[in-house]
Amino acid sequence: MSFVRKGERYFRMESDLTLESSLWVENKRYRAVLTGWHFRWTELDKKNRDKRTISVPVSEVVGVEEGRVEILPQKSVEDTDKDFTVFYVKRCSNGGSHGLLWRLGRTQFSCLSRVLRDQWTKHLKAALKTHSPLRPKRLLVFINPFGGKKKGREIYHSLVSPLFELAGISSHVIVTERANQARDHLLKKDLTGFNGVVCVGGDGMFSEILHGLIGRTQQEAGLCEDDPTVTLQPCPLHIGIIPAGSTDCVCFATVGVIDPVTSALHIIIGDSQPLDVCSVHQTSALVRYSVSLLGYGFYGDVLAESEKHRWMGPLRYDYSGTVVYLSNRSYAGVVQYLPADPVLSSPRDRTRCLAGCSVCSRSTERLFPNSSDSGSLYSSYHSQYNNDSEGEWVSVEGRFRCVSLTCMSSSNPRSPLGLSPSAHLADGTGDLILVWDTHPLGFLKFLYRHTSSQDQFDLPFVEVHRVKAVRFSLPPDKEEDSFAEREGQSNDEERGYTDTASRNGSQQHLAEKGAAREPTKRQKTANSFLCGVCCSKAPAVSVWNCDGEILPSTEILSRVHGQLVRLYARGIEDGAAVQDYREESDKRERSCYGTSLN
Ligand SMILES: CCCCCCCCCCCCC/C=C/[C@@H](O)[C@H](CO)NC(=O)CCCCCCCCCCCCCCC
Ligand SMILES: Nc1ncnc2c1ncn2[C@@H]1O[C@H](COP(=O)(O)OP(=O)(O)OP(=O)(O)O)[C@@H](O)[C@H]1O
Ligand SMILES: [Ca+2]
Repeated sequence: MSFVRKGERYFRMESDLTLESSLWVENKRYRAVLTGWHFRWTELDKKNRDKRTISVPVSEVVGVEEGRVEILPQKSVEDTDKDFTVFYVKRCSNGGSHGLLWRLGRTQFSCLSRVLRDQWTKHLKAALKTHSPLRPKRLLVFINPFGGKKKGREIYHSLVSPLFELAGISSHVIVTERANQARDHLLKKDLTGFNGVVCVGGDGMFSEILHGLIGRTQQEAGLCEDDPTVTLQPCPLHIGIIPAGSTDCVCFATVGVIDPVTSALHIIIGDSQPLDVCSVHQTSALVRYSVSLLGYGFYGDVLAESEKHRWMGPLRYDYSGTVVYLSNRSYAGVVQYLPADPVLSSPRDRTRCLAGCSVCSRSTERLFPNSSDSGSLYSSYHSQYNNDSEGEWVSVEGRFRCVSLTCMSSSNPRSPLGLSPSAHLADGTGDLILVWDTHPLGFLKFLYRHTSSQDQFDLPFVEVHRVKAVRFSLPPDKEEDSFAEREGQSNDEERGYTDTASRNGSQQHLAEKGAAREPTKRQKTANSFLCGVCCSKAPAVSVWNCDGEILPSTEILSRVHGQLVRLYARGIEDGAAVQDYREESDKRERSCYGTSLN
């Protein structure tokens, strides 16, 4: 069907979602086209040979309003009957660092007639409904007023809430008054009508939401979370994170930047990123869930120390990290792990899990094979453990600086590539990092490499394994206090290797790992200096840091549950690949909406 009005031709094609006409932006004429998936407008100025097109995927349109509308600093509407305003996601450079900042782009269009204006707004709104099935309509929002720099409330009300309103999202906001309030609410209260849960806070707040939603889902499915062999039911509600904490590791590792406006826009457009989760058990009881760091030794000690200095805010980790580093501890332990299929990927393959990751997509098919829409949360969930042959457990024993398990890269501002740079968000595996006892400067080198792109695994006292499950126990013959003997250790002891007995036969690469680590004279001097600094007796047993919480148990079993939850995110965007398609619009419209509160 086509219409002609005042020399202006516009038409509707077969689909109700397709429309084309001239439109004006700031007195310049454009040819605008809405096709199935994109809204594009191209300048029609004959003098301008370089006809640039701005193209916005319909899925990234935030809202369409009649009239000339602004929303920041305050909403204002000039109700003209031939104009409409489109708000959409606009990418901004992030000063060269990885991940892209998203801002609210806005273009005000003028039409020749009110009829045409109404056609455009109707079609754009219909296209939005069709192409963004996961856009939330109603959200439950928890704000931790005390997280990070204590700006949670301010961040939500000034940066996030106006965007939700623009996108037509209604939210029920709860400012928490105590720890675990959000978790308890999710476990017990009526959640009917909500599409997702948003936390405004840090990793601790995210963890509350994670526990509440996983627990609630298993309760409703009649599954026992305590049983480590049970295949847990994926959570039906999405989780959104508005970063306002101290580390914000989960946000950084799934979005690529710590920025409330970027995260709010991912929530609004209904992005969906599945995430692996580790369950942690002691004997036959669930202790906690973890996504970013299950760490014994150094990271456990840093957390325990940092709890004494909460008043320092985010700085407490650097302070405690230094104190713990200087205390120069290592711990005896037996680590057993169930390797993942090495054909699928490896923690040292130097790939990165980015938006649209093919390793994660293939894992979706593997984890949910009977689902027509691989990844559907509801249809026949395949047992990840019971139907597979589990494989052989591998066992190692010795002294460790730290033992860490992470389901994802755990990149964060302090460590932009993270604890395991090639780990995947949703591949159903975790990376186990074993740092054997070594001299203090070696360990410092390991830590320092987290701050750059140098490979922290390319050190003789470090191993990394892609795993499906991990067990940790204390050695039967553990000495009560080994700290005093450190100065007199032999080279083997210094590396942490004892006469390891592999429980299931498969011995680790002691020969490779043990090679070429004779400490130099300089290192020996440094050791003496550092051991002089730390003069108190160190405990023989460390604690587990589970995503920033200290676990009450030392001997644990942890299993990875592939894609157990979904976040309103899409993984880290590869700046180079994404920037080009919006480059033209960036050149044209330099203004960005939204600022961060730092
Ligand atoms: C020499 C520079 C070394 C820099 C080393 C950077 C390594 C950073 C690795 C961070 C990994 C974070 C993983 C995420 C964990 C979250 O689920 C959890 C909850 O928010 N955060 C923490 O437990 C918080 C854990 C925070 C750990 C901070 C460790 C800081 C170490 C500083 C060591 C200084 C040595 C100085 C020697 C003179
Ligand atoms: N109203 C409250 N009062 C006290 N504690 C709270 C409240 N609301 C939430 N909490 C708890 O505060 C802890 C820390 O919160 P959050 O994660 O938001 O900030 P953070 O510790 O600064 O950041 P990060 O976890 O990223 O290091 C969480 O474990 C959460 O359970
Ligand atoms: Ca993973």
